[in-house]
Amino acid sequence: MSGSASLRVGVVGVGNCASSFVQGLTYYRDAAANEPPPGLMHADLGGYRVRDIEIASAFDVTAAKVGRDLSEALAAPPNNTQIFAELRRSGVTVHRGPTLDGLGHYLRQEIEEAEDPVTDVAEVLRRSRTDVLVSYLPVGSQHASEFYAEQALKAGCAFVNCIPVFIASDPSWQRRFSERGLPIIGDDIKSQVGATIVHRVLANLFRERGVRIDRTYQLNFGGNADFKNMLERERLESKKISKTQAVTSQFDTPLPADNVHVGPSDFVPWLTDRKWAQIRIEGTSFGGMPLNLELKLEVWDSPNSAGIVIDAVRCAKLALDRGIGGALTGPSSYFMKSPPQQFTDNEARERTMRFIQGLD
Ligand SMILES: O=P(O)(O)OC[C@H]1O[C@@H](O)[C@H](O)[C@@H](O)[C@@H]1O
Repeated sequence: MSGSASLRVGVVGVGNCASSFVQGLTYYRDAAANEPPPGLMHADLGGYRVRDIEIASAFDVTAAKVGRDLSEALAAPPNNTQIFAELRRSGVTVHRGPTLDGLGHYLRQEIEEAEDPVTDVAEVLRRSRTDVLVSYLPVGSQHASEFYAEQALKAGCAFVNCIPVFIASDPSWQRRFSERGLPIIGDDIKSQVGATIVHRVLANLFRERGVRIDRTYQLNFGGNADFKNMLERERLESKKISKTQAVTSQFDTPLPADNVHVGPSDFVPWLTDRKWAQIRIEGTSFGGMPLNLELKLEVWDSPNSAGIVIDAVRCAKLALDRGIGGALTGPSSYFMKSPPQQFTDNEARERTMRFIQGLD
């Protein structure tokens, strides 16, 4: 089926990830439908081209961002990702959302909170005709995530949850979205070619080729506000669970907990928005011989996330168009680390392609 004219997106959190996503809308505006340019999985997804996506609303809590045009807010510190496309004046003013538990100790040091009165989020979503609300809240924002999920339900928006708080993977939230006939994709973005998908694909390779995995780690470090925020270990609980399960779900025999270490590891300011991951897998191959794999992945964190969100919002809108509510199993499993149901990434991709074609 072909999509209707436009897809109006709301963003919660005007940080690096929102910046990369918004820049992508300009960068890929003229992407030809038959030949996806580098960096895109789909120029045309179910009838939606990148040029059909527009920003309808934006929410943040920072003095330097609230009340400003989105283009200016995206350039404000502590944002430090690459600028690969012009941030044109958008006509969308950033609204003051409630802070709740959105700001941890380190982010409070980094930013000044806006003194503006908190907006009625559901009302802004309605008035701006936002179709899909994307949550880019900082890791550890449990209450704030629940608040924005509620606002999406109230205003009749689809919800894409990019952070490791369990909403799409939680049966009671699934039921509420399903009862409202609203789609949800989540939880916790699995970036384009990021540490998680590389680790998962390698775990499957070992399994399929008969090499037993004995021990593994995935160490991640970077220099953006996400990594600074994660220095506060208490904010990390759900993140660690999400990242670890994304990998261990691919093992057929569970490993002793001490033999698996997956998590955010340190903050290195000069890396800015780059994220480096060091992955090691130790296994036993034919004849009981040891087989060890060690790799390093270097990415720009936020563009790597945007490469997935640009498809996730289109899948969410397709579900809205088709009257499908509740958690979208296929797209969630391909796009997110903690979906309602885990598959291998091959199967997750096939399910997503079937969903896009309207077969699932
Ligand atoms: O690279 P991975 O393991 O898929 O994780 C990527 C994403 O993980 C999220 O939790 C971060 O907040 C994102 O900034 C990041 O892009």
